[in-house]
Amino acid sequence: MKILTAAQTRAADSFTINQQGIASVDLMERAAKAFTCWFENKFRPDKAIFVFCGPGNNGGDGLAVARLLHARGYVVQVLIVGDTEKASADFRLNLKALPQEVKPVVVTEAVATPTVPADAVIVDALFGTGLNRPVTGLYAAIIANINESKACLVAIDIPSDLYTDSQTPAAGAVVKAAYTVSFELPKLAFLLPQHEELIGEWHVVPIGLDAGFIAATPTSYHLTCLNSAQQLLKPRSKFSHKGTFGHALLVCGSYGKMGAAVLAAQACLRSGVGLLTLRAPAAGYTVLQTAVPEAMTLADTNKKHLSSLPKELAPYTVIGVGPGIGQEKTTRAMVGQLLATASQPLVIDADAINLIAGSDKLKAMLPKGKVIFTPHPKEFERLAGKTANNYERLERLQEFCREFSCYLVLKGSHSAVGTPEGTIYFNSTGNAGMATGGTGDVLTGIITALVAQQYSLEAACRLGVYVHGLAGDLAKAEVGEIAMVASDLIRYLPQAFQKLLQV
Ligand SMILES: NC(=O)C1=CN([C@@H]2O[C@H](COP(=O)(O)OP(=O)(O)OC[C@H]3O[C@@H](n4cnc5c(N)ncnc54)[C@H](OP(=O)(O)O)[C@@H]3O)[C@@H](O)[C@H]2O)[C@@H](O)CC1
Ligand SMILES: Nc1ncnc2c1ncn2[C@@H]1O[C@H](COP(=O)(O)OP(=O)(O)O)[C@@H](O)[C@H]1O
Ligand SMILES: [K+]
Repeated sequence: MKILTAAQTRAADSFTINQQGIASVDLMERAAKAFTCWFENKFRPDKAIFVFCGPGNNGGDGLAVARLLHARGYVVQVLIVGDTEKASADFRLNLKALPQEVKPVVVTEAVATPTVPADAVIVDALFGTGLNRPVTGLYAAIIANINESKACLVAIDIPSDLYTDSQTPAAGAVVKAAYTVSFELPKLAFLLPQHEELIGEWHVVPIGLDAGFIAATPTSYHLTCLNSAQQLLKPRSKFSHKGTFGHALLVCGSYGKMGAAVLAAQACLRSGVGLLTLRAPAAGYTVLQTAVPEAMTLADTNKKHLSSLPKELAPYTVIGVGPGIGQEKTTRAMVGQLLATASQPLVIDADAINLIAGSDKLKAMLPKGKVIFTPHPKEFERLAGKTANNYERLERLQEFCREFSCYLVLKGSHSAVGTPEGTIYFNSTGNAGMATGGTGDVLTGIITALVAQQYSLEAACRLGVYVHGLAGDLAKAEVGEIAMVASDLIRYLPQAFQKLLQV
């Protein structure tokens, strides 16, 4: 699914209006109907509804929603903030269309806003994608009042005063919605962690924007949803054999962190790899042979930390490195040896990232077009440098992937996969139960297995994060978020892959 900017969305609206030969107010009506349909499923008509409308088309949506909710038996109060004379044409049409029983109140002073009962619902239709500066004065005061109320807050399209595509200035007063119902496509702002308290739970409802126009609109930002993950997954052919699915080498573990190696290895095996060999310090030999009997283990001569690679690298389709390896000098030397000699794709995680981040020499050795990095935000900062905010971090992600011709999974709530072309694919699965030690090791195992099976590096990253998050979501249904541990994800990988195979 594409993520478009506010300007691109406006263009899609205009194109749709022309192409379908409808009036813009008809598209507004579709938006209002789609919103109302969602709303009716969420809130019963015994709730009092307060709709706050601004002067633009977002306010127009609010007026149309008020009319539709009134027709469905809700008690609706409309509050218009701003000068109705200067309001948009579709706003004015919808103002005229309000039934007599719904008497709108024009609010000219913040103190005049009614006290909204705690069990009521506020619909925020003050500003949408047309916001072009931080709100001040009356609007800021009204937003402060709305935020103070205990009522449930539902934003139309986007919470008012939140910028759609760029950092919202700190001076603004943004509506803190419990729910945001947006039209046709999600917005970039929804995917960033700093907006959690403002956007709440977000939903996207279709309004029939022209699919051809959206397909032809260029964007760097995409969201990987079930449908695209299913298209990425390759079914196994009947005559395949273990050689078809590649031989992965996972270079992992150190004394006291052998669990990371176990998790990565088990996840790799549960993600369809043909053969798996583990390279771990000697102390891990019995642990790994016992915990992961399906994998072969080649022990390092060093007891506690990795110091060398297996003699032959040629048999391996892909090499995953990092989970639990630590940052000893000998291990850094081994990472250098890997970068210098490996000709196959590399999946680089955890301390392998930290070792590379701390050494310009190692960075300069990175092979082009063959590396997937899987950092969490702190590791990303070490690798690519500090950034002032999450928008800047996304730009840095694009720059880094271009500079090093690499793929990078920036892990988080909506993990972002960066490609050498500068495209970013956000993930749509996963939950806060996954914020627990070892889940990243599981992801390394999954992505390594997918590369072994000849998925392109881009597909391995996108499908890998999707299925990892899906396993987390399935695990959540059984164990909840609080008690979830990384091995729960491995238990649910089979169901997650099965779900992707169901059409
Ligand atoms: N047909 C369509 O296109 C469809 C559009 N749809 C809906 O339209 C929404 C976009 O509507 P929009 O473009 O009219 O912008 P909107 O967010 O209502 O605000 C613009 C108004 O606010 C004003 N203003 C801005 N910033 C301000 C500030 N800080 N403080 C004070 N005023 C400020 C600005 O005034 P001005 O800059 O001229 O002073 C202007 O009057 C979109 O989110 C979706 O909900 C759907 O119905 C689907 C079909
Ligand atoms: N709130 C969250 N929602 C969705 N996924 C999450 C959340 N928190 C963490 N994750 C996922 O869990 C994994 C954590 O990885 P990482 O921080 O490397 O853990 P570790 O180093 O302990 O293995 C990542 O894939 C990340 O996307
Ligand atoms: K809004």
